[in-house]
Amino acid sequence: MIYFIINPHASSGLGEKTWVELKKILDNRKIEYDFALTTREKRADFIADEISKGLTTPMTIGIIGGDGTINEVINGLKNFHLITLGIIPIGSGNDFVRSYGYKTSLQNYLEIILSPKKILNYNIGKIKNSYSERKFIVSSGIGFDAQITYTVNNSKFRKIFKNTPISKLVYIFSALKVIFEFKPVPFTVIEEEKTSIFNSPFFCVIMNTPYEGKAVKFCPDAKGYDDIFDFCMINTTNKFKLAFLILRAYSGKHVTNKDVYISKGKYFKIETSKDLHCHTDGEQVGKSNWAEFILLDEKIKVIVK
Ligand SMILES: Nc1ncnc2c1ncn2[C@@H]1O[C@H](COP(=O)(O)OP(=O)(O)OP(=O)(O)O)[C@@H](O)[C@H]1O
Repeated sequence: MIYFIINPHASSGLGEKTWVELKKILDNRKIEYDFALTTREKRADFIADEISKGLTTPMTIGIIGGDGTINEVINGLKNFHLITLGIIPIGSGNDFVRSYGYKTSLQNYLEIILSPKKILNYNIGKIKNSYSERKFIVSSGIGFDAQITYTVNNSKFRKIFKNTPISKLVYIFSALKVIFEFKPVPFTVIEEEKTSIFNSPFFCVIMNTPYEGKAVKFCPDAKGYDDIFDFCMINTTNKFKLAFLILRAYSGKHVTNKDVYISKGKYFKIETSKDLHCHTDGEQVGKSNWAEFILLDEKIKVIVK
């Protein structure tokens, strides 16, 4: 049996429309399923916990949502070894699914989930900071990019324009606002074998898969299932250079620039002189002057074809 977790709110209401359509197909074909729609109070982590904690036999969970919904499911799940995820990506970013790259019709997504040809075992990371701790499957970071996430999520314009195409512009305006406001501070980067101090980074990201922030390829080599994180830091005080490097990152060509530090590892700790915003998979995880990023032993099976 498949259990569907649906975020009706994802992509300004596309989640709900997609579920209405999918439910018709499932009912017409007499496919056995169960489902739950997320609400503000009953989030996907709560639902994932409920359906997986007593599990004794394998279960496929179909997720209809974006990266934030996948992140919540990962954070709520128990008995990972019994679960296989099948994702119908209807978020506004979909950076996790972008990493294995299928984009198809709803009917085909369903066929892939019903008869998978390829399942990969994805790594899971955890961020710990002075505020909280939380798992991630796409990426986690501290600094400028996390502040954009914070600004977008708290924008009154996002609330006013939600469910309209204008809501996408909120990301662009938030990024511009943060570019002018953000003041870089030194980062101490502790890796498994070395400690380095960087004087003026805007941010660093720890990537499990290559893309974040709607297709920005900060770590083109990240695989998600290779038992290692990829790390990217942009170390410049020049805001035009920052904008240039982020634009280059859409094609992954920023990595050869001298102001970009790239590394790999299973553990990173960042210490800064003031509290900075942190995020996991585009969701806020508070402000902190330190953050640890740990590759967990736990893995999750994901249908990719
Ligand atoms: N019924 C609901 N009403 C309002 N918010 C909801 C509801 N269900 C879930 N959420 C919130 O939606 C957010 C996750 O949305 P999600 O990331 O899946 O979509 P998205 O933002 O459109 O996509 P992406 O992350 O790929 O850009 C979470 O913050 C979650 O708490």
